[in-house]
Amino acid sequence: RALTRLNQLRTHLAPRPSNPTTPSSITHTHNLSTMSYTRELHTALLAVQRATLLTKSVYTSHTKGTLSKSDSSPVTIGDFGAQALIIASLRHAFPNDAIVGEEDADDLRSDAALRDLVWDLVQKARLEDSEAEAEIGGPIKSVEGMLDAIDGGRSPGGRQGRIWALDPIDGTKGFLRGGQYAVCLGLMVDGVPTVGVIGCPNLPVDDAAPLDASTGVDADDKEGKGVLFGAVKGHGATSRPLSKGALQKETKIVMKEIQDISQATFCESVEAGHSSHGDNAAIAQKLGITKPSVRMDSQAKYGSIARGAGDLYLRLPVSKTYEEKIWDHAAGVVIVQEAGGEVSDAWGKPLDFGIGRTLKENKGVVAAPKEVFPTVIEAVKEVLGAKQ
Ligand SMILES: Nc1ncnc2c1ncn2[C@@H]1O[C@H](COP(=O)(O)O)[C@@H](O)[C@H]1OP(=O)(O)O
Ligand SMILES: [Mg+2]
Ligand SMILES: [Mg+2]
Ligand SMILES: [Mg+2]
Repeated sequence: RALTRLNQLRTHLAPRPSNPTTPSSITHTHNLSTMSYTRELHTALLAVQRATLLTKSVYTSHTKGTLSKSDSSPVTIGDFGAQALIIASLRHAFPNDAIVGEEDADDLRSDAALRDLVWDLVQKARLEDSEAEAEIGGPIKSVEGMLDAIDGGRSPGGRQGRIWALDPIDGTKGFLRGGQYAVCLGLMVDGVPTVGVIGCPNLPVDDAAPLDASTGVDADDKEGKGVLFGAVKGHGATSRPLSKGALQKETKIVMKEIQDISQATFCESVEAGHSSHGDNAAIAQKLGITKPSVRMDSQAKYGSIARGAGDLYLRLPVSKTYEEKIWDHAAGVVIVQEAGGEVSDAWGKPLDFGIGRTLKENKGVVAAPKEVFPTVIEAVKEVLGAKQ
């Protein structure tokens, strides 16, 4: 076992690809062994931080401008505004990168009143630190520029090159309910999630704070809430307080060591339509877990287990046809992996981010600390197998 652990650590620490003469490093221009993605991380952190200012302003305003999308899920002026700001930031810093964003500007182009609401938000959301604001390109200059930025997220995705996956508000239902939500941005390089940033305005700053499903809105910024997670593949994961200006000082985060799996805490969606509460409970029971699950919206679940506030994230599929979206997982996967975790689909299959806008070759998602991951997947397979 000790040897296996050592090998796991070696694989984890080794620069990838480990052999510089492998064909992959010759054909691929982006090589992890020669790039540390410092600028990508910095830009993503600032871009997400600025976008959270916008989402918080929607929170406290009376109008959410909520629309129902074709799949009947909600979208608000906050989703559109955050997508505009983040894509503008990325285009400023990395004009050649592709972007897969959840939203598009169709609804805003056909609804002037809604467009004006979003434009108002976008103009007001500025980082208080002028240097930081300039690093992400400063304000968007025109309404047309804003619409164009939102439509900059139409990349079909794929396995080659640099592609950002953006969820401007993840957990929109949670956002509207006053629960958890997250602004999520991940960079995939040749289909591999490599940089991940998640802003969670309603999570406590304190990494050691107990997981509390009741959450609540920190509208006046007085409750010590708002955390910004970040990670680069091969370089660890961090958290820091969300701020209104320059980046705050970060702390390293790691998953909690589990001595006894029956004592683990697992996180799952609030929405029963997004993940099967019944299957998740059956898996927990197989693992001997008696603590109730912590139900939480959005990729705040990934951030929470990465900093050891929870242990497992179970997302068992509800529908046979639903395809998980890459923007719902790319950032969270890097953060959990870099904090010492492993993520796969419910059958233990690696998530394939290189086949388009969805994870169509995967079903469900399971995340756990490396040491207990095989045990968890065994339990998941037993529960799924019994249903076949
Ligand atoms: N049937 C479904 N199964 C799994 N996830 C879903 C389903 N429908 C929507 N989602 C997505 O789940 C994510 C939220 O997960 P959670 O409930 O864990 O916070 C949202 O991005 C939401 O997409 P959407 O953005 O379209 O609402
Ligand atoms: Mg989402
Ligand atoms: Mg979203
Ligand atoms: Mg949505």
